[in-house]
Parts: sequence; C-alpha cells; structure tokens
Amino acid sequence: MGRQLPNSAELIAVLDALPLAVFYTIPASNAQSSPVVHANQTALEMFGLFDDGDIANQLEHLAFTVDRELISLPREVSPLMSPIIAGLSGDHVERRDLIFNGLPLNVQSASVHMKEGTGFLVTIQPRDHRLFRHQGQHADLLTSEISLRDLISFDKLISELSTKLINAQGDEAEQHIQQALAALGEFCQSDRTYVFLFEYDMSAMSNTHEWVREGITSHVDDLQNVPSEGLPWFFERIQEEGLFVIHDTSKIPEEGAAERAEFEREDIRSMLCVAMYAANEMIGFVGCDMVARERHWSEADIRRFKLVGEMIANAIQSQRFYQSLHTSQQQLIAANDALRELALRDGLTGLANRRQFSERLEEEISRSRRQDFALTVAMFDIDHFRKYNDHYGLQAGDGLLRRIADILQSHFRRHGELVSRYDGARFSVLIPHVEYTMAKKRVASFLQLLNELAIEHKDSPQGFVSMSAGIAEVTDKLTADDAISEAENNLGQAKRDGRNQVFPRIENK
Ligand SMILES: Nc1nc2c(ncn2[C@@H]2O[C@H](COP(=O)(O)OP(=O)(O)OP(=O)(O)O)[C@@H](O)[C@H]2O)c(=O)[nH]1
Repeated sequence: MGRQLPNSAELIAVLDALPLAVFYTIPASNAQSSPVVHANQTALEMFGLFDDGDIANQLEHLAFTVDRELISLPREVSPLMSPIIAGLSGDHVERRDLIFNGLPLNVQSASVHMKEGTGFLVTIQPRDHRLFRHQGQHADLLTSEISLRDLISFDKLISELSTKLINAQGDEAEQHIQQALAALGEFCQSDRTYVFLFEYDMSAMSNTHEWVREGITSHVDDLQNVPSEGLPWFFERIQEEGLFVIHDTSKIPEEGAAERAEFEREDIRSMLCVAMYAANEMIGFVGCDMVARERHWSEADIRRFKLVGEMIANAIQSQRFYQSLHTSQQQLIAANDALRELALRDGLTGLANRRQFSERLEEEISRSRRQDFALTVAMFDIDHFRKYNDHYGLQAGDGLLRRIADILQSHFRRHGELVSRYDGARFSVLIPHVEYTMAKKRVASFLQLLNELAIEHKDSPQGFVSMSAGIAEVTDKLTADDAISEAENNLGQAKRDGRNQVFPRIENK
C-alpha cells in the first residue's frame, strides 16, 4: 500500500468538518475496552445529541421508522436494529428506506483504517425524494442516476402493464404478471425477477412467477413450499420492514448465516425484495436477484418494485376473488341441482314424482308431435292397498310401495320410458316410441309378471298383490291433462271390472 494511515485526531478533524452526519468509532487504546463512539457536528445537530465524549448510550433512543411512502406498509414500523448501531458494530448497512423526524435518509456504513486500528463509520444524509444520487465509493454504472427519460418510459410501461392487469381475466392475469416481471427485470437490468406468495399462516412461501435473463439458472421448481423457519432472518425483515435489500450477500452478518448459505447455493450476489399487501395483509413479495454481481439497489429500484408489486398484488387479489366467486358459484349450482333433483323425486321410492312426470309428459308430447312418434300414458294402482296396510302395518305398506317401484322400474326401462310415483298407491308410466297396442301389451305383461311373483297379500281375494292399470293414447287432440284424466278414468274402469287387469282390455287375449 505504502499509504500513510491517518491517526484518529487527524481523522476526527476531517470528519467533523463534513457537511453530512457521521457517526464513527475510534479503537480504544486499551485493547480490552470497547471502542469510543463519536458523532460529528452535523450528526449532533441532525439528531439533537450532545457531545459527552461517547454518545453510544444516546443512539438507542434515536427512533427511525421505515418510509411508508416507499414501501406500502400497513402501519408504522421501526427497523429491527438501529442502522447506526449496526453499522458501528461492523455490519454492512446501506439503507435508503428510513426516516428520522420526518426526514427521508440515506444511511451507509464503511470501515476506516487509522493508526490506532480499524474503526467503523456510518454516514447519514437527507435523501432526495425524486432523484437518487449514488453515494459511496462503489461506482456502479447500473446504479447511476435515473434520468428523466428513464422515469417517463418506466411510467409508461407501468401504466400499460397495470391497464392489462386490471382488465385481465382468468389465465390472462398469469400471462400479464409474467410480462410485468420480464419488463421489470429488463428495466432494472436484473438477472432474475420473481413473485413469492406466502401461505395464509405465513409458515411457508412458494415461488409462483419467475423471469430469468438468458443464461441465468431458473430456481422456480425448487422454491416451492419453502418453510419460513429455514430463513428466519429474511422472514423477520420482510415481515417487519416490508423490504429486504442485500447489496452483497457475502456481507450478510452471522445471524443471517442460513440465508447467506441459501443465497450462495442459488448463486445470488445481490437481492431486493419488496413486500406485497392485499387488504393490509402481507401476501408475498416481488423481488429480483443479481447473479454473481454486486449491485447497489437505488431508491428508484425500490420504488419500481413497489409499484409493480402493488399491481401484481391487485391482480392476484382479484384472481383469488374471481376463483372463490367461481367456486361458490359452482357450489351454488351443485346445491341447486341437488335441490331440484330432490324436488323432482319421490322421497319414499326414489322414483320421479308427479311433478317431474307432468313436465316430462309435456316435453314428450311436443317432441312426439314434431318427430311423429306414438306416446302412451299408463296409470297403475295397487289393489286393496288399504287392506294391505291394515293387515301388515304401514311400514310393510311402505316396503311394498318400494318393491313395486323397483319392479316397475326394471320392467319399463326402454329408451324414453319414465316411471313415477303419481300419488299414494298410484304409479304412472310414460311409454314413447311404440304403438298403442304394443304399449298396452307391455302394461299387461307387467301385470302378468306381478301375478307370477305372487307377493303375499292375505286380505285380498286371490291372496297375493295385484295391480290395475288404465292407459291412454296421446293423440293429436289430447293435452297432457286430458291424457292423464283418460288414463285415470280407464284405471277406475279396470277397478270396477274386477281389478288385476288393464283397461281398455286387450282384444283376442
Ligand atoms: N304405507 C303407505 N300407505 C300409503 C301411502 N300413501 C298412501 N297410502 C295408503 O294407500 C291407501 C290407498 O288406498 P286406495 O288406493 O284409495 O284404495 P285401496 O285400498 O288400495 O283399494 P283399491 O284401490 O280400490 O283396490 C290408503 O289407505 C292410504 O292411506 C304411503 O306412502 N305408505
């Protein structure tokens, strides 16, 4: 090196004359005691301190807050640790998101070498709200001042993206979020931009969207369901401060060892994450990485991420809203279908009820007229059912109704046929597509089948269950009601003729 190191007195003289606030430590002459903390004149004035030779104990009381205008925090928060104390303890500090006494600040740390050893210094100066002036010795082209042209083109880009996101529907939003990340990545010249969303209980986070520059490794697949407890330092910062900025991952302090290892594994050198909020709840963050390159994120970068983050959070929120609306809609439809189904079914037998039968009859009548096919209505009634109930009890009566329903159902199962419980012990059957004579034969063969089954009914003349039936052909002139009345009348006639038969009778039988 060859350069002569200054002694502390020379250094103090220089620092005291500076127009920016400086806090610094001078190594104690006695190696055992702790370094002495000093503040220059500007620092004393800016923070209202008095010079008692060691101002360390006054630092604790300086109340910094995180700039809520810069990061959309729902409430006022203070940084987890005083940036001055952190910097003077040797941590790397570079913050542009803090406020003291209403004054937005840039806080930066550095180490100073002097004859007595190495000390630390923290410089603080007011932050210009519109233009960020890069401070410090790291001249980095990427963090040079934002030109007016940059700002205008970024504004234009943002407004285009937000219009797209606002109007996005369903999957379109996904595509626009992806485009927003790509645009942001290109604009901020970062290597990777991404969105992470937290689980509702903040126990884990998942990388939901990612953009990577050509040649940069994607991490989206292995960053699903990352448990928060694995990255406690990161989680605490993003949750409390709404922002996580690392200019150089190798300078992460020891408490962030897990994070440092993880970022190194992912080959990340610098990163910036800005929290996203929906309805005052933190839902995740939008961020970007620099791979293998140190990067000094500017206030403008943070603002850009905050803006895009807000847009994405809105889009995600409306997507979630849309999805939950869609889900409830589906549930409502399903519940309605189930209710409708219930309203159209007979509770005891599970057959169609009289209402469904009437609706289907109307439909089949118009269809049969359009397509010119025959249609027959048959009405069945269990003979001496009252006596069956009286003899065997109502529960057995119910059982018989169910059994008859099953037998009818398995007999009339051709295409278009419909069996319903009309009322009490009466069942109606719709028989389309076969001529009247054929339909009558199908009814008669059912009565025959029932006789063959010989279901016991001790109180009936023949000792087993029988049914009577009346049928009606639905001709051009008949309405649904006419057809039903005619079938009911014919059923009455079958009863009067001695039961266990169909009316009109089958000729030549
Ligand atoms: N177990 C049971 N009985 C019912 C139900 N609905 C109606 N009933 C009974 O069914 C019987 C119907 O009798 P009707 O069809 O009028 O006369 P019936 O005794 O069968 O004599 P006919 O029809 O003249 O052969 C009545 O006693 C009703 O109480 C039901 O859901 N369960």
